[in-house]
Amino acid sequence: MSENMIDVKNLNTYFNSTQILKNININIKPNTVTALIGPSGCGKSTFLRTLNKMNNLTHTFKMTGEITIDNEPFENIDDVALRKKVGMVFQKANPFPKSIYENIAYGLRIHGMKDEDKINDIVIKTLKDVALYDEIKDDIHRSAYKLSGGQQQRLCIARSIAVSPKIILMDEPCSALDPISTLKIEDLIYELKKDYTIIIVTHNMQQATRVSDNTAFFLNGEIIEIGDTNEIFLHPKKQETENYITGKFG
Ligand SMILES: Nc1ncnc2c1ncn2[C@@H]1O[C@H](COP(=O)(O)OP(=O)(O)OP(=O)(O)O)[C@@H](O)[C@H]1O
Repeated sequence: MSENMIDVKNLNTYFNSTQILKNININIKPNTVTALIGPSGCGKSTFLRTLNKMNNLTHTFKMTGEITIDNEPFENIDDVALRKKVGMVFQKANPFPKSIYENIAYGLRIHGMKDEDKINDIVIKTLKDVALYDEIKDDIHRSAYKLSGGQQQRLCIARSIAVSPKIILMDEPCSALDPISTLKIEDLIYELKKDYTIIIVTHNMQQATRVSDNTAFFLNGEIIEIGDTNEIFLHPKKQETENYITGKFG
């Protein structure tokens, strides 16, 4: 048994014959936040999308290597079980065209929950967990589209945690948000790591230092350096890492 939530060994990924990720090795402990940084196009999103098998929806995608999630080999986990275990939050909030309430209840019903009282309890609890409840409690049945961008993003996080995942993947979750909404999401990430393991892609170096325990620096599909976030930012071992975090490229 590994103590890690995620173990990735010798991962290579391809779209057609173009190799995107090259020999990725990473181990992620439970209840930690890992930031993925690196210039545009270096493979950060591809890595996230490999972990929840979203890339498998692209028929040209191929991978080699081993991934273990919560001690289960990747190939043994079917897509439905995996998506329940591994939630994802995208760059642009993408609520369903439904009410705030239904945005969360819907996923629970899809995963087979029928008891409406229980569904109600989880909807309220997750809205509280993402600190949205007090802002919307008087009108929980209004359209999710009426929420601000920051509120929509918190709703999407609530939707992903409602089905009790182990892991939450966040692909630049604050890039479309103002600084105040961004800080709210960052505070939330800090709270969420008590219960979940989080991987966040960010182009914002301050954000990586604020929210993450560990950081992986990607360049051209490889992990150039990985380790404790403070170490990576204060004492990078590789010249490329230093160049990137000091803004010399990317
Ligand atoms: N479905 C796809 N089919 C073919 N190539 C793809 C596909 N998705 C991504 N790629 C390619 O994979 C490479 C890595 O892209 P990826 O989106 O993972 O980078 P990224 O580091 O997340 O970039 P950004 O920071 O701009 O989001 C790019 O060259 C991209 O064009």
